[in-house]
Amino acid sequence: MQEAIEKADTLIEAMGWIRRFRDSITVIKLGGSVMEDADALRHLLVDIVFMETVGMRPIVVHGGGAAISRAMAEAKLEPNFIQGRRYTDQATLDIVCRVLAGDVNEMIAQRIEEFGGRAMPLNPNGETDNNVLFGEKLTLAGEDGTEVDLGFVGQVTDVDRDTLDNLCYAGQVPVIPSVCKTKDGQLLNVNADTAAMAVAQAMGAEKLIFLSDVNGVRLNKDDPESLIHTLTADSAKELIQRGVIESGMIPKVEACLETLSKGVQKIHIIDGRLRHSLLLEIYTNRGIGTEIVSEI
Ligand SMILES: Nc1ncnc2c1ncn2[C@@H]1O[C@H](COP(=O)(O)OP(=O)(O)O)[C@@H](O)[C@H]1O
Ligand SMILES: CC(=O)N[C@@H](CCC(=O)OP(=O)(O)O)C(=O)O
Repeated sequence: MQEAIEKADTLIEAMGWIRRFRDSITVIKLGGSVMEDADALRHLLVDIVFMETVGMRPIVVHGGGAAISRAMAEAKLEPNFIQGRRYTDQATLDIVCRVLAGDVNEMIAQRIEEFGGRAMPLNPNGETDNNVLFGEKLTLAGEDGTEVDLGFVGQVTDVDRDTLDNLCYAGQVPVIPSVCKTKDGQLLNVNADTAAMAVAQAMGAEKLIFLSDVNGVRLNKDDPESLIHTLTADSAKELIQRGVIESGMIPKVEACLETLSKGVQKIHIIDGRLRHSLLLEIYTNRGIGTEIVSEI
């Protein structure tokens, strides 16, 4: 009996948070690295089903960098990253469309349904055109100021908000792969952190949560104890310049900074491998991981 009473107490404790976030949109970016861990993925997807069940409106944007690199290795292709973006020629794009926009996208949606939720895979490449991300070719400036060619790599310029709103309203979790379509119908490979940023901005999300395989931004990337709980925009820029924030963390933090300036209220980078990390982030006062803020 005591155990049942404690469970009921926990439910009542959660009530304030549930009311606070009811009807609010949370964009959740699932990184490829955390999806490699089957247990972690299962717990995250169950948390997402819980969020939807209590009236929040989660939207999933996912990457799948590790799965793409594996498929490239099988095809004897060597991945090449320029400023954190994968150089994408036609053969690589075919793999991105098949693996990320196809297999990974379908798998996430299917598993959400297995756990009792409803999900809509938004594969722009499928038989039914479910595309919600529109964009253009991304051009980057190299160190010498000249343009760097990344091949079929894009940036999102427009998001189909109506479709996403309707899905959320109908209790379905939109599952969006990081691929966009140009006006001419060309598919482009998009860094998943920047895709999540674009969705959060367009939807006026209350929260944007990046789920990764580290506990947040660290002063020493190999030391979990050096976690930075609150990172301001100025210090984030400085840490990127000093090389403390590097590799895959750069697009993530840059996406956070850009999102901050566009009105998303809360942005967190958290460890998706920690059991119930999503619920802990939402239903506890302090939250976990690193919160990115404009200033303290
Ligand atoms: N300062 C830092 N703090 C934490 N992680 C960092 C830092 N700098 C670089 N990283 C690296 O960034 C990685 C997360 O980015 P990435 O591999 O792209 O993940 P995801 O697939 O989740 O997007 C971490 O595993 C870590 O190796
Ligand atoms: C242009 C570009 O780099 N696209 C990424 C898309 C996947 C991604 O971002 O996945 P993670 O979230 O697992 O890193 C790529 O090809 O790896």
